[in-house]
Amino acid sequence: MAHNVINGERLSGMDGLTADVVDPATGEVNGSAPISGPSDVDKAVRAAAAALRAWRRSTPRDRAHALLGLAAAVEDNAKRLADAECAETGKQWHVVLDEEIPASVDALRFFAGAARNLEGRSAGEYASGLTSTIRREPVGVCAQITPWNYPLLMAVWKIAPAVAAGNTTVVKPAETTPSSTVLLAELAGEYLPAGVVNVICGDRETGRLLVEHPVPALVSITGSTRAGMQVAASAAATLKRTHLELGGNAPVIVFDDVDVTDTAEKIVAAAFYNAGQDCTAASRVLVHADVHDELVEALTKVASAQRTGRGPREAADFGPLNSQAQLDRVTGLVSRLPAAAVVHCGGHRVGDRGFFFAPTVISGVRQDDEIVQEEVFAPVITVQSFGTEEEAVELANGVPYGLASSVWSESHRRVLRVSSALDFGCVWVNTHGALVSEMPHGGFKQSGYGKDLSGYGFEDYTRVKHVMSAV
Ligand SMILES: NC(=O)c1ccc[n+]([C@@H]2O[C@H](COP(=O)([O-])OP(=O)(O)OC[C@H]3O[C@@H](n4cnc5c(N)ncnc54)[C@H](O)[C@@H]3O)[C@@H](O)[C@H]2O)c1
Ligand SMILES: C[N+](C)(C)CC=O
Repeated sequence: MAHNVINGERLSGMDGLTADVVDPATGEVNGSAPISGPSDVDKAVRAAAAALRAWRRSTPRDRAHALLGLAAAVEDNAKRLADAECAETGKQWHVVLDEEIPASVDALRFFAGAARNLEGRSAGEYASGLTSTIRREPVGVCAQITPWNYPLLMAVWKIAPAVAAGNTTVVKPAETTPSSTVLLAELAGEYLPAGVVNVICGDRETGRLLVEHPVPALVSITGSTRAGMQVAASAAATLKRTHLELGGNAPVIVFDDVDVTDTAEKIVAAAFYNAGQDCTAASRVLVHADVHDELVEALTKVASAQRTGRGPREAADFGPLNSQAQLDRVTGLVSRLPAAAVVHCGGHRVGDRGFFFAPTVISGVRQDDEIVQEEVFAPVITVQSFGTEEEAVELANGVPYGLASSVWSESHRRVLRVSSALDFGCVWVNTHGALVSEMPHGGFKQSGYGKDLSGYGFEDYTRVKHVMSAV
């Protein structure tokens, strides 16, 4: 049973409401979590506000040491965290242990270093007799809302920069995946003062209450564009700062000078990682007409060989979708494909236990089809063809999203032109999906604004104050 963590205490929800938590690999209930109400939200926010008074005055060194301590604790407790994560996401244990936990540890260590490396413009006399200095200050209490696709990693991406900059936080994990975030907050409590990191479990309504609370100064969310729009609208009522990492629908532009087999293997790996439940998934392939059929054949061959299941690395390539709702959503999108679409493999659920979906490749779709315009968030690749570079860019940019993209070509001039024309926060060239703590992650258009990771992400959790003194 997951619980809230408020001011260092493990608490049940005050209203006594709970929701079942389901293992997506079996579809069976394996726990429950509080549905926090207004009193829980208020208590958590007030704990964060009380802790802020001292934490905002802590030195960068103290904050860095606390985050380094937490990073080591995450490493030491990797198996417990992986158990919690896998039970609620259905992920394969080795993926969490070998990839997501090291990435979480690295982000904690990166922001520990960033805490001690804030830079600013030089102080000086910009008016005669008056000295100007710039202070970078914490923003205040942060309300942070996380999704279910990478529950632990996204909690770290939110908590680490906020705390490193001297803010305190109330985190609301997704209703289907609360436990690893609760455990992370408990570990944080060993290194950070009580109230610096609080977690309230709950659903969208809990999230809404948190965003509407008058005290938080900043709201950050990773989730759907729908949720981001609601959060931004609600935050506007009290002019809270917003930081929105929302959906993506990444174009993968493949020119006719690539090694088709090698490219197909890399695209499938980037499309089906985490069962395609990734805002950067390589889901929307745009290929030059001359190599369209060859690439579709290669993608189908590689995709068909992918196995879905909970098993070890040798037995399964990716796990289940996160929930019955997600399975229904994806099944619905595929069932509404236009008559011209060709499903080369997959297109259906796997088995009748859990929420597994087969690796799927679809061609014959058009730009205005629902499956092209929507973020699918499943192991589904669509393929369209183009004739010219300009057409490729137009198709790539012709969706509401603007998070991530990739270009595949041997021509340096061409990738420079195309990467400049793409309306996406990230362009990968001859690769797709790698993220590093030092580089920003965040989108344009309806993928939101604000950056996670990097010095840019860190600055998003600070405010700039000008102090001018007579000399
Ligand atoms: N960008 C991402 O990493 C990401 C993550 C999850 C889902 N998605 C997209 O969203 C689609 C639907 O998934 P979903 O409905 O579970 O995601 P969601 O956006 O509804 O949920 C994400 C988080 O936001 C919270 N939330 C939702 N509405 C809110 C509101 N109005 N105010 C405050 N908090 C709110 C949820 O409780 C959860 O913690 C997916 O199919 C996918 O396309 C994207
Ligand atoms: C940011 N990322 C890619 C880890 C999660 C988005 O789905």
